[in-house]
Amino acid sequence: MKVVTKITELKQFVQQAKKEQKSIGLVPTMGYLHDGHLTLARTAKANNDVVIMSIFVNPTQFGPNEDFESYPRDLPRDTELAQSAGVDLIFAPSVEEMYPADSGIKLLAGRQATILCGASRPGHFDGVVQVVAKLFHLAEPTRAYFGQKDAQQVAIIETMVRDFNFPLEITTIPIVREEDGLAKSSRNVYLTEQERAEAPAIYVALNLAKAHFLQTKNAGEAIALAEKHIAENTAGRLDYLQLLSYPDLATITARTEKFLLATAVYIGNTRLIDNLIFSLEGE
Ligand SMILES: Nc1ncnc2c1ncn2[C@@H]1O[C@H](COP(=O)(O)OP(=O)(O)OP(=O)(O)O)[C@@H](O)[C@H]1O
Ligand SMILES: CC(C)(CO)[C@@H](O)C(=O)[O-]
Ligand code: BAL
Repeated sequence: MKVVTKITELKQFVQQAKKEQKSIGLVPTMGYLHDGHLTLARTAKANNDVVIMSIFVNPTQFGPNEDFESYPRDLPRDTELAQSAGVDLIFAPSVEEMYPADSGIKLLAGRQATILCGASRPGHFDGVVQVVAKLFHLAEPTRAYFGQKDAQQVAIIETMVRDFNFPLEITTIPIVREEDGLAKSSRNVYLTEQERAEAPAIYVALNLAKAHFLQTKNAGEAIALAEKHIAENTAGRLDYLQLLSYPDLATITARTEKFLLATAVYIGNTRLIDNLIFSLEGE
């Protein structure tokens, strides 16, 4: 496995793979790898000849008071883990390599970015589509891999791929969880012991709301139930908890077939996200 930091080196690898008519799987990450990322890499490896993983904490998707500086980073550890998951090339550029000049030109993520995480983190998804579009141009993947944990991100990237005709396929994987249900996240390392013990209440709350909604079709009651569970079982502060249609992220109607029940909760200073995607049959 190779680790490169320069765009020219990435492009060399891509050109060689294209010459050999190899399919390319791309796994974009911000590093500090856990089993969610490694499952993405293994899935990519099973379906492509070569796998490129990007590791880049992208400054343009962080707000001024967010955790860009303190976001956990450990490239040597990531290198070992990525290799064990079958990654062929890590692309780990510096900020200057990715953004040599601030031209001010940006992509706008659009309507799907105005709600949920987009409402709490203004500009976040503009930064995400900016860096993902660049990665798509540079790595020219046959398939790109994203986790359902960032369900809104997936919906927005799928829209970008459709609207801007990127010649690639988006593949998603289900949320990988700890044994107690907490969604794996690089940010879980921020949690104190007490906060870590409370955090699984988020997943329990989502499941309570899902079960109540499927039984009663009463979204208001279902959400109130989940909010109560989080309030009673954590010292956390709810950012949002909403039931929307998926993937269009619109208000649910009697015709909605697929639902996204999504939440963001501050457990202490750590903002954790989680969600369930399901149909009326419950899958
Ligand atoms: N628990 C998980 N299960 C499945 N996919 C995941 C999981 N956690 C992250 N991913 C996916 O991995 C990719 C890279 O995510 P990222 O590097 O931001 O990791 P992260 O752990 O989600 O970090 P954070 O939660 O701190 O934002 C994204 O497509 C994301 O959806
Ligand atoms: C897709 C991504 C790597 C873009 O920086 C990031 O938003 C993430 O890790 O989900
Ligand atoms: N996985 C989302 C990246 C972020 O929180 O900025």
